[in-house]
Amino acid sequence: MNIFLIGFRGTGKTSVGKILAQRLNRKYIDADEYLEQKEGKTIKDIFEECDEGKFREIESDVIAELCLQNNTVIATGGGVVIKEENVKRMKKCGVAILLEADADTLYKRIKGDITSTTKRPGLTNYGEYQEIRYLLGKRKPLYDKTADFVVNTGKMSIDEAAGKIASFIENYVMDFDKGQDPSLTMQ
Ligand SMILES: Nc1ncnc2c1ncn2[C@@H]1O[C@H](COP(=O)(O)OP(=O)(O)OP(=O)(O)O)[C@@H](O)[C@H]1O
Ligand SMILES: O=C(O)C1=C[C@@H](O)[C@@H](O)[C@H](O)C1
Ligand SMILES: [Mg+2]
Repeated sequence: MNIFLIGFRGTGKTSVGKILAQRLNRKYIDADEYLEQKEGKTIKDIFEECDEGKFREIESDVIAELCLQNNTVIATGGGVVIKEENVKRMKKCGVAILLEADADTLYKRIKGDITSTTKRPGLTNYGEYQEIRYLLGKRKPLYDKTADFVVNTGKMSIDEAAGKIASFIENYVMDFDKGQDPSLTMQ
């Protein structure tokens, strides 16, 4: 069983994923980094040379490849839930953990992260803050529908978020073995 971290840009999938994998003694893969290595280009370059549609095709191929893994913590790209085929694949081979935070927190984190210039090209014609609000609203139903467990990282350290997920996974595996519904929400 894999552990997929899903959620909007800046919710902490990459940062939390690394710590979570260490805690659970599992392998860690970042889908955005895997995609950049596979293509030999940054995400920004792909968006500039092609378009978002091409990026989403490559992203789906990456998810299909990563679903061949087992017992791995996989930090996905923020838009992974847009395609139903990605969701179906992830749910077949793992659990989906949704990381959330409010738009103001996400804006501050994204602005403060030096990797944003190469990894987070603009996705709309809105300004940066408006884009976050708009896409959060549009994607929320998709994130919610996909999630087996939700952690709001807005007022939580990276370590705390990893700890909450680690506890869930330990309990989830037990519940899963007993055939019970694993869905829970923790703020
Ligand atoms: N809980 C947290 N508290 C404070 N800062 C955080 C927290 N989680 C992440 N950050 C910071 O926010 C920035 C973005 O985090 P990260 O790259 O992990 O997000 P992401 O969800 O992987 O984004 P993307 O979808 O674009 O890959 C980083 O600078 C990181 O250090
Ligand atoms: O939210 C999104 O659509 C994206 C998030 C990043 O993780 C990257 O996958 C890319 O910049 C697209
Ligand atoms: Mg990331």
